[in-house]
Amino acid sequence: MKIAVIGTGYVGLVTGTCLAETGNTVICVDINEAKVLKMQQGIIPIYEPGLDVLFLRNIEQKRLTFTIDLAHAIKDAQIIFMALPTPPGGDGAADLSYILGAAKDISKLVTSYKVIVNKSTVPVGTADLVSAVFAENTDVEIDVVSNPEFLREGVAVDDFMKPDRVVIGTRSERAQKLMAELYGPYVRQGNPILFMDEKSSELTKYAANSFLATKITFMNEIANLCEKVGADVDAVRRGIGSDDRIGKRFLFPGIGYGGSCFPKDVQALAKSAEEHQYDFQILKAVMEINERQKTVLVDKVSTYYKDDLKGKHFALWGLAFKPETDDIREAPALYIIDALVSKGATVTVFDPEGMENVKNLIGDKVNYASNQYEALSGADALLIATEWSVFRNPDFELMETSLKHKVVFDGRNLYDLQKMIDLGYYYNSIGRKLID
Ligand SMILES: NC(=O)c1ccc[n+]([C@@H]2O[C@H](COP(=O)([O-])OP(=O)(O)OC[C@H]3O[C@@H](n4cnc5c(N)ncnc54)[C@H](O)[C@@H]3O)[C@@H](O)[C@H]2O)c1
Ligand SMILES: O=c1ccn([C@@H]2O[C@H](COP(=O)(O)OP(=O)(O)O[C@H]3O[C@H](CO)[C@@H](O)[C@H](O)[C@H]3O)[C@@H](O)[C@H]2O)c(=O)[nH]1
Repeated sequence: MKIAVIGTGYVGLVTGTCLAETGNTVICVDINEAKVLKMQQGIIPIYEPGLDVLFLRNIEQKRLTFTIDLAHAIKDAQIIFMALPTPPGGDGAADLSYILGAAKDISKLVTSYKVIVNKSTVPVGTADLVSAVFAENTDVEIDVVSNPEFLREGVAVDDFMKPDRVVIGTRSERAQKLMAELYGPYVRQGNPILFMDEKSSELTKYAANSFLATKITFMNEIANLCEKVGADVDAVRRGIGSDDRIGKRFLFPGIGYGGSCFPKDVQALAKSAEEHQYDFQILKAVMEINERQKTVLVDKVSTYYKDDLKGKHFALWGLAFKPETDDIREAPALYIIDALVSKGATVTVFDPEGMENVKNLIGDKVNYASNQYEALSGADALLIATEWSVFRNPDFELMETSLKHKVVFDGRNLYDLQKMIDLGYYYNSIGRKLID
């Protein structure tokens, strides 16, 4: 099939590349000229494991091309995907200007039937708004479909190629048929394509993200309580996770959820409920608790140093909001840096993929190390904000020679408590026994 993808961010680029991988001809369009130029030269703009191989292969086979020319991109496309930003507006509601703006531009260019597919995360009713934009500007028959994306950064290719489910919101049989054909190769193992109306589809996405954010938040609360009562959150996590009704995944406590999706989507769903005169209390609590959770690691550091961090120097491992991505949007590490620096401390950071983005955002507010051990040099303590695999089993002897003191504040519970006792560390993690 001939496909156009508008927007080449984490979602658009993965969608375009993975659709090309099953034989479709895909033209991706973006307004960022520098980015498009790079992609035309075969340079991938994001770090996403496994994507580079598919990206290069499909460019070489000429199934995947990039342009800034919207008219060229959509001319022959049967299906047009929108994978555009929906950032929070001033009031927390999703800002739909990218979506509605692109819809308007497309509506002025179409000359034959198209399926317009919205992959962005949008409030209920957006498909109707997009349809209205088309109705205003063209007589050409158009079907607007909601097709929320559930991929996780770091495992995005797998999530797209083998999705748990594909959700498609449309009441048009013609669009349904085309979408079923397009997604057929991705659901061969029996994972379902769930057809529903547009509104239910749009709400499914917010409900999924908000539910997962709530699950994490609940575990963060349990972890905090564990510290008060002397229980071990790892044991509790395993104890409840082995109940199928609860499930093992997304029960890891930490320093608050971050990333480009959970914080904005929970906020947008709460706002959307408010606009419909519904007081979604649990979401308000989730947001409040998550804000508080972002401070737990720095609170532990402050308590240890009796509220005096002036002149202290810290190593920070992990900047990306989660492992296997270079994405630093709403990364807890950024909060930690801000808090430490504002209390008069200095920080040296290391992250396998997120350094460039942090440099561009905060410049010389921190020092940048070229590897994880260099970051420890002369540090009073090590803080861990992201659970990259390379931090899981470090060379503790090498660590000892670099750190000024054997002190670790771990926001991701990476190390075995007994091991830290044996090694003689002060080790403070989340919801577990303190090792003094
Ligand atoms: N990042 C994720 O893991 C993820 C997963 C599922 C859903 N989503 C949702 O998907 C949407 C996109 O997210 P993202 O992370 O890919 O965003 P992103 O910010 O990484 O990328 C958006 C891209 O759109 C481009 N763009 C903006 N206006 C444009 C226009 N008029 N024409 C063409 N290109 C334009 C930007 O230059 C950018 O390259 C959001 O609604 C997000 O909530 C994201
Ligand atoms: O047990 C857990 C699992 C996750 N997190 C945190 O939760 C946040 C989000 O993690 P994750 O969901 O793995 O990453 P995203 O790439 O943001 O993916 C989420 O957001 C996407 C954008 O909407 C959706 O498509 C995905 O389905 C949804 O999982 C991160 O800060 C994680 O550190 C925890 O604290 N504990």
